[in-house]
Amino acid sequence: MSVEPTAAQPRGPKPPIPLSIVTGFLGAGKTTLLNRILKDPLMADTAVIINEFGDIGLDHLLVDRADDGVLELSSGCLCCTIRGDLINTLEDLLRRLDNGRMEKLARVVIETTGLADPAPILHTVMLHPYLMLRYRLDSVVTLVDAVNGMSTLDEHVESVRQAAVADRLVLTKTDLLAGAEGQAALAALQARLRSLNPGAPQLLASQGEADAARLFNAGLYDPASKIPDVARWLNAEAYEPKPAHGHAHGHDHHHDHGKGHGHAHGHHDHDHDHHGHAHHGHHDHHHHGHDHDHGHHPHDVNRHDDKIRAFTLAASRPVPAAALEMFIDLLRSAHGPKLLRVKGIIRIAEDPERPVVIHGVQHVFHPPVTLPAWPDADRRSRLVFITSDLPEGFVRRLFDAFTGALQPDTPDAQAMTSNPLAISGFSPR
Ligand SMILES: Nc1nc2c(ncn2[C@@H]2O[C@H](COP(=O)(O)OP(=O)(O)OP(=O)(O)O)[C@@H](O)[C@H]2O)c(=O)[nH]1
Repeated sequence: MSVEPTAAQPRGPKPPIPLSIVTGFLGAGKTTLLNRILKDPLMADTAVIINEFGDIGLDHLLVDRADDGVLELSSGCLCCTIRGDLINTLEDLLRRLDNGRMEKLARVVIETTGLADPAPILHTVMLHPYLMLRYRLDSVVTLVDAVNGMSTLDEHVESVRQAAVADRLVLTKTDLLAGAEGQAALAALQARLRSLNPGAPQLLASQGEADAARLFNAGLYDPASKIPDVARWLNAEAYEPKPAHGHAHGHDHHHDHGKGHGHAHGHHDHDHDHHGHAHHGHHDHHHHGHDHDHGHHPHDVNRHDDKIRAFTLAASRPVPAAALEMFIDLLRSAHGPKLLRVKGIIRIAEDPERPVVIHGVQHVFHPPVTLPAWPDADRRSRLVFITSDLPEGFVRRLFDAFTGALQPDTPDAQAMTSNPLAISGFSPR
C-alpha cells in the first residue's frame, strides 16, 4: 500500500536490489569469506560479481554460470579498466530478472581487487540514473588481515581508505595470532581501525562473527520492514568519546551545533595528546614518563591515518533547504576528493517534521531522501564525516556558517552566504 510515489510503475515498483561491495587488501580473505557466507540461506539469490584476471570472457560466464549466481568479470581491475563492464553486468542482471531468465535477484555483491578504491564503484551506481533506481547501496565491507593489517595500513594508502569508507570491517586470520603478543597486536589493530572508522562494527571472521546478517543489510532501510533505520545506519554515537563513568548519555548533553565531541579519537586510551588536530606526523618522540607502553604501538608512523578524520556534527536549529544545498555543493565541488564518506539526517527549516537523509561518497551525493517522519525523539540534524586531509574544524565552521550558527552579521557569515566560493576566511586549520 504505502509505496514510494516516485517509484510508481504500472505493476507496482520493484524494490531496489541491495548492492554491497566486499573489498580488502590482496590476500585479505575476500574469496574465502564469500565462499563461506554464500552458503548461508540469507544469501540465496545473490549474484556475486568478481573481477579477476582471467582468460574467460564475461558472456561465457554469464551463460554458463548464471545458475549458481556467480558472474566473473575478466581482464583487469573492476574499478578502473572495466567500469563499463560493471554497468553492463549490472544492467544484464536486471534484464535477466525482468524477462524471467533469472527468477530472483535478492542481492548483488561486488568483490573488488585488493588495490581498488571502492569509491569509483559506488559512483558507478550512484551516478547511473537507471541503475540507481533499481539498486540501492547496502554496505561496503572491508576485510583486514589481522596478521599483516598493520603493515599494510602503514604501507598502502589504499588500504587506509578501504578501511575508512567501510560500513563493516572484518578482521580475518585472527586465528593465527597466538598468545598475549597476538592479542596485543589484535587490540592495536582494532584501536587503529576504530580511530580511522569509529562507526563501522568490527567483526572477527574466525569467531564466526562475519555472517551474512551482520555484513549486509547495513543500508538505510531495514530489509524486513522497509522502514528507514537511521540510527543504525548513521551510528553517530560511535563517534563520540565514551563517557568515562559509563552512564547513559542520551541526548541531553548535546551542543547546539555539536561542538566539543565527535572526532574519533576518543578511543585512544593511550598517551597521545590528540585533542584538536594536532596529531599529525609521527609520534616517535613520545611523552616521557609514560611507561604504560602497551607493547602494541610500534606503528606510530601512521602517515596515512593522520590525514583521515572521522567526526560528527549536530545542530538543533533547522537548516534552510537552500543552505543545506549550498553547504553540500560547496563541500563536494571544492573538496570532493577529501570527503571519503558523508552520511546525515537533516532537519529542514521548511519542513522540520520530515527529515532529509543525505549520503555522499567523495563528490557524488545520492539524491536526498525525505523521510515521512523522524525515526525517534532526537530531532537534531546529525552528520557523520570521514574525511581525508580535510580538518574537522573547517567542515564545522562551514556548516555553522551555512546553518546560521554564527551571528548573522559577522563578516564570515556574510562572506559565506553572499559568495560561498570565496572562503578566504575559512582556510583549513
Ligand atoms: N588462517 C586463516 N587463513 C585465512 C583466513 N581467511 C583467508 N585465509 C587464507 O588466506 C589466503 C588468501 O585468502 P583469499 O580468500 O584468497 O583472499 P582474497 O582477499 O580473496 O585474495 P585476492 O583475491 O588475491 O586479493 C588463503 O590461503 C586463505 O585460505 C582466516 O580467517 N584464517
